[in-house]
Amino acid sequence: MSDNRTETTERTDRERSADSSASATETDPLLRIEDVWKSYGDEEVLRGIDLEVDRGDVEVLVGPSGSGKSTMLRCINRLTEVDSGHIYLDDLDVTAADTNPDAVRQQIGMVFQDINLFAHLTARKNVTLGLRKVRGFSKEQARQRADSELERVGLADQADSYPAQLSGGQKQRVGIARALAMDPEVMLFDEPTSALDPELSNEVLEVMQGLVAEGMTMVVVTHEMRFARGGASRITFLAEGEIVERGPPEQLFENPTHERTAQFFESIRHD
Ligand SMILES: Nc1ncnc2c1ncn2[C@@H]1O[C@H](COP(=O)(O)OP(=O)(O)OP(=O)(O)O)[C@@H](O)[C@H]1O
Repeated sequence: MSDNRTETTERTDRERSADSSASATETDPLLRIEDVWKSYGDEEVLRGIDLEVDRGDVEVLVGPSGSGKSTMLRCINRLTEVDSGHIYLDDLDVTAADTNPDAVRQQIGMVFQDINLFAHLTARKNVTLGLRKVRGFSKEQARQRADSELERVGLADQADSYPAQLSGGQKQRVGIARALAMDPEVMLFDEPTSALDPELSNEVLEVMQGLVAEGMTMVVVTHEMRFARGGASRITFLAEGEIVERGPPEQLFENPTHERTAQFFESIRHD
């Protein structure tokens, strides 16, 4: 009797979950970060982070140096393991032990501050490499995808150039094309312009603005407040591994609720 009841309950739960996932995919947050903790030795770098990012939204993470922004991004695409808590991309538990980190990184592209292209490969080959090795694309398919991604970042004419022949901004755009080529659900950017001169930063920021306009879901760590103000759906202000305040750009820039946020935005205004 009790066995039957359990079965019935299980079936109902499954059905309910099937129903909700059928209708929820478009409306549920694409990325859910639940009570994530991370320490290095005695230092608690992330202290109970909860964050949800909707499909098509752009989340900008700001905060003082050492507040845990990069660590947060690295946990999202499993370059760093969380100590506890969960991160979900749709239904995929990114943090689960049996989730393959490579599968995570196909769906969550990342662009770093350091532009790590292979020096001995052309821009095109830097983009096709992952498509061939990880996605199993044929040579021709990979070439076509690479060329269309290079065009997307404004580098159609540089496909045959080697990294040494490209400016820092162009190299960073190849890095973006390489991440986009995997057709990710989410793009993570970790200070993509901080190694670049202002002029070269601008061309990278323009590409990022283009992705915002396309509706790409993005989590961005940046000191570029113009991008944060113009591109962010929400800004999260982190300090000492905790979210102090989160809201639309106008709230954090004009009317922060917390003194700590006000001080931070005041300090960067004078940078
Ligand atoms: N692999 C690691 N091993 C040990 N400590 C680390 C490691 N990675 C980060 N940390 C420490 O964790 C803290 C948070 O670093 P994190 O890079 O996440 O901060 P951040 O907010 O991105 O800083 P910044 O703006 O300077 O890049 C720092 O004190 C840093 O030294």
